[in-house]
Amino acid sequence: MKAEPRYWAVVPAAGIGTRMGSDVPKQYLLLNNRPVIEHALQALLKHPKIVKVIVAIADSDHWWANTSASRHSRVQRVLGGTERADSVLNGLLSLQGDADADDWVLVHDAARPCLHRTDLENLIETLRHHAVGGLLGYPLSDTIKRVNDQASVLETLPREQLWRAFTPQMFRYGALQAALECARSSALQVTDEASAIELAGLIPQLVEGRSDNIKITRPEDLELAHFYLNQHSRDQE
Ligand SMILES: Nc1ccn([C@@H]2O[C@H](COP(=O)(O)OP(=O)(O)OP(=O)(O)O)[C@@H](O)[C@H]2O)c(=O)n1
Ligand SMILES: C[C@](O)(CO)[C@H](O)COP(=O)(O)O
Repeated sequence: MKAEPRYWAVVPAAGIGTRMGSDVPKQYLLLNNRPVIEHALQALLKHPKIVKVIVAIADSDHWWANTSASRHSRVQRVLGGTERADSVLNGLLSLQGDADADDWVLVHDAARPCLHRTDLENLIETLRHHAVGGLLGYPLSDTIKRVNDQASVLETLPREQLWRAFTPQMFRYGALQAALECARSSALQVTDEASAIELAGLIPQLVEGRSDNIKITRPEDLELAHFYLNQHSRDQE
């Protein structure tokens, strides 16, 4: 009898937050007196199926050791890489010997603190029997323009088939590691795991989640995340 696939998580947290423009990397900025990364890890660490959470941290990082997550029994630190995809691949390589090829790996940005537990559960339950896996996302509601270097309109894109890609992104351990290694050896820059899976000729599945699963990128995102997290707290009441 084939064993049930297990679930692992990899959290890329080795960025420097250039677009945020703060002295402290954005994953350590405070939301409700807790670092962004602690909020991002919360749903993963609370999910009963997730065996271990691998967090990719920059070599120069001196904030991680002060977080409570760094002392959590199911959290393991690995060295981040030059690009986000390198950090994710380092996380996957650290699971060699533990994870089986058909196990699921969920990759979630440390910069996405508003992941709701219901979205995580829905992603896992929707894709648990899927052949490839997929990711949380949300359909675009704005009209989308492609522009030139001067921001003049080149064309308006049909938005009916355009979605925002979020994280977690959930793929089979063996397929994801192979896809990321192939993208790297082909010198193809991928900004998410699904792109590497697509390059491998596989078709990820989008799972509609909450639109508040935002990525902290620029200063104005912090206030919005603060509002959303307070909304989540009200949901629990
Ligand atoms: N070499 C890198 C670059 C990014 N990340 C992580 O990938 C996530 C999403 O990346 P992004 O929002 O681009 O973060 P930064 O690279 O820090 O932001 P910026 O591009 O503004 O510098 C973040 O949790 C970030 O810490 C990572 O682990 N390793
Ligand atoms: C993975 C991601 O969050 C999906 O939207 C996004 O691609 C990360 O991009 P970034 O430039 O590394 O923030």
